[in-house]
Amino acid sequence: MEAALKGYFGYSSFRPYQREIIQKVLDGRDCLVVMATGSGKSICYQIPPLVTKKTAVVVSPLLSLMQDQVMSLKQKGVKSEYLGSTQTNSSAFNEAEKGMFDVLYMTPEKAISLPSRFWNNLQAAGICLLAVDEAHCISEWGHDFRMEYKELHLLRGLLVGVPFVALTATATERVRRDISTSLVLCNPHVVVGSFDRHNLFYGVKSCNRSISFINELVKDVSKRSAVGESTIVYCTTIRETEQVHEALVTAGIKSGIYHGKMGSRAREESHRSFIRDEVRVMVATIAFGMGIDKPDVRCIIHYGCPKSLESYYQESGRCGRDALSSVCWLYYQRSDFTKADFYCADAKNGTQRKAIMDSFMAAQKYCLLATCRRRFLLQYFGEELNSDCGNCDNCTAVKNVRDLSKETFLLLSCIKSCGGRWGLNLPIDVLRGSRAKKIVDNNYDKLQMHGRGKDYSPNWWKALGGLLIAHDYLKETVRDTFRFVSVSPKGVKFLSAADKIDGTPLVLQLTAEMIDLEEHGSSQHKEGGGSNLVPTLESEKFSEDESKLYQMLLNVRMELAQDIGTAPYAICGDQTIRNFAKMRPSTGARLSNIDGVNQHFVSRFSGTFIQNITQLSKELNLPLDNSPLPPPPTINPAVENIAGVPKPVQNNLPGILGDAKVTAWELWQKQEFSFLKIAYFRRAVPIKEQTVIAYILDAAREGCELDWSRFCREVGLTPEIASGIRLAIAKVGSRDKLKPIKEELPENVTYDMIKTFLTIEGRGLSEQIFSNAPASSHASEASGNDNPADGVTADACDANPSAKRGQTDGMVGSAEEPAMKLQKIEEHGVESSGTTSATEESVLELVASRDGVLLDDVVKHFNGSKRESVVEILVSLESEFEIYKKNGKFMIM
Ligand SMILES: Nc1ncnc2c1ncn2[C@@H]1O[C@H](COP(=O)(O)OP(=O)(O)OP(=O)(O)O)[C@@H](O)[C@H]1O
Repeated sequence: MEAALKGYFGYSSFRPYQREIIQKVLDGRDCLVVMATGSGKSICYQIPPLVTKKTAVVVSPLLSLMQDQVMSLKQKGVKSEYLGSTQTNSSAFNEAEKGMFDVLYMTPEKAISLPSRFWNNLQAAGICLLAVDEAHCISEWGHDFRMEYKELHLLRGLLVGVPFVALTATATERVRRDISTSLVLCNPHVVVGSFDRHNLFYGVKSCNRSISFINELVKDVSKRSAVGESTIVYCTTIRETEQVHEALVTAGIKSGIYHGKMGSRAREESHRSFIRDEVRVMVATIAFGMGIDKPDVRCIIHYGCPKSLESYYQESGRCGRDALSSVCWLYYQRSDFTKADFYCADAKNGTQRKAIMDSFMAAQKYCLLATCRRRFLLQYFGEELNSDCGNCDNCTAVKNVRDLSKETFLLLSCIKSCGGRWGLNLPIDVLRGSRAKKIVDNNYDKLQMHGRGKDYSPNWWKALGGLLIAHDYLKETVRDTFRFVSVSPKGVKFLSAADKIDGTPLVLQLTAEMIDLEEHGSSQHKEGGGSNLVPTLESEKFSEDESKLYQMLLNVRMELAQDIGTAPYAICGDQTIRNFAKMRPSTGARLSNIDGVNQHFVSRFSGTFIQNITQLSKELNLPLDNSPLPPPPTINPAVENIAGVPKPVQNNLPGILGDAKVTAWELWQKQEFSFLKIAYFRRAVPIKEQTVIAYILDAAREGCELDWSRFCREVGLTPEIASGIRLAIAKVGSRDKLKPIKEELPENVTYDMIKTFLTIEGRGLSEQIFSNAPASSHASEASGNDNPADGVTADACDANPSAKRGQTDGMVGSAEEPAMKLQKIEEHGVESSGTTSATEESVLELVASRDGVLLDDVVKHFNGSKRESVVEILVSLESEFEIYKKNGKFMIM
């Protein structure tokens, strides 16, 4: 499991619950997973197929969501596809039923309409699970009910023995029960994680949605987009969406727009440009909702009170899914609270109407709070925080507390005197001295407190009303869509105490709105995002230059993404780029150690990043290989050498050969890299292995020393093939053109072999290298060393080009083996009279046999090898993703 997590996703440890859920799925158990947005639910169904090599089928409600996930998975080397109406790949269906994908997405409509033949075929090929993502869509009590979800249980009959995994980010007890019943989950393993998104800052601003306010919003948003941060502005109506969008565009901010009245193509285009960072701002109605899988949205602004606290939690949760610090602002005005009728219009019955009203009122309460917003949100979902969060506007605001006993007394007694039969408006009008017909008719103008509240505006009183509801001095009840405010038992107690002892203080924190209204100016809403818990560039102590490097590397990622037509986040997350900027790795091995770097990334992008990190760090005068994160096992010169661009042995060589050829030769000869590894070294787009071979042969022709025996072995050039090439050249009568020579030879003789042969001949080494006499063979031409142990026999130079360095294949000490081969094996080999030497294979074998092994133990085990050699082998195995390091121990991939 850990191997798949690091290899495909680049992470070295699981988040809470992930491991446990994956294990249950592997054990064949149904699961119900209720975890917060961005907590990492997807991994729970994406890892099992990689472990079992069977397909995971994922039912997901939206095509756009599936397309994003497939795009991201492909960038990680996970074979994935989706089946749906917009699928243009005609072979997707056939490949899917043959089990050719690790993860196969489909809409619920597709899932229930596929023929049973499809499911039978796929099951024969292998299905490891069926996941139902956004499972709350099953429940009429959920906020995104989808009829087709209700029919998914039909698949149970077709997929006997396949574990079902239902996942959702929001589910009350009732919705959970619905999911379980509807999907006929069998004794499910239920996980309910915390709903706390500690990296999100929550804040609320009250506003008058005038032009000047739009200007303020534009200012806020432009600051974010200028530093490359993505923002979503959610509006409650299409008209407002258009207004805000227009204001942003007029201000020169590239922004997208998304709402239900746009055509599907325009919406898709808008969505696409947002996830690819072509626009940094999306102004949208909530139609732009569940389908957003972009992990690096940094700010969500709700322009208007949302229809429910559940939907607010979901929508605001669309930011900071990569766990980096992000902010959620909610702007409301009082007229938003009159929209209850509008939201209730779709209610089919009284119960539904009540459910809608309850959630809408919870959202209002959230707007009006003067206490910790996170605490309130979590309480709503049944979770208690031990203390205030310190990361919302109310927690970070300069405390504005005051004794409000007099005002409270007035409002409570007025409400009581009016009989608790009204909302807040009428008692407030009484306090402000209104003689409206309703007031006079009811004799409220005769009340003692009539006209005694003129010092404050109606909105101030309403804000106080909201505050007193939040503190339980007032109680708000809803009948149909009408709201009534009455004095609660706690309020009654307060009134009677205030009657007896004049001046009982009631110290409360004023809401931002109350302060605004008193000051008649805009409040200084302090945005946190600076919670101690969540890393920000500042808290991670990024210097100015490191921040610059971070921005530059974001641009590198952006360019790469544009080149290959994907979203930047699909290449790697912002946190990974932060780690690059902070640690500035100079080698593939160091880079592959960084969290978020997966195998696919290393093979495709590490070259580009190392090159840019090296160059940009130099420009910014930042040292490479800073190591606040775990450094590679040991720093030794042998390993360090791999890092820098190797220096050629002869100073004039680069001029003659060019840097690429010198580098290829150095890596092959000095660092013993394979052709393949050189092909990928520091390159976003690898060169061909043939090119690498040609480069090295060019270097040899210019006089660079070469281990010819190893070269022949890796190219596959045996003495027999060499004799064949010699004959072919004689037959053709020329060595100038390769094609006629090739045509004279069997198909398995490659151009690389012919070129190698010609170079060897050209250097006059043919006799030495292709002689069949093992004892006299040697290949290290430049060393001039006659010791056969330094060379290799013609036999050893077998035709297997993939033969690995130091491969022992169990022939140690075989009597028939030539003495020098035995000696070679002992040098790299496994055992000799009580000592054990390290080779790639023997180290791999050791790591595989243990459940994690420490460097010191590996070194101790291989007592026949120097510590540096062991470290070098480990680093090499790590960078090739054969092993990885966790908690200081090496583990097998
Ligand atoms: N073990 C892990 N270590 C580090 N990052 C992780 C880990 N697991 C997941 N992530 C990252 O967390 C982010 C959110 O994960 P994911 O998309 O799975 O969340 P989710 O719970 O499915 O959210 P949603 O409810 O929005 O679909 C992704 O960027 C993912 O790569």
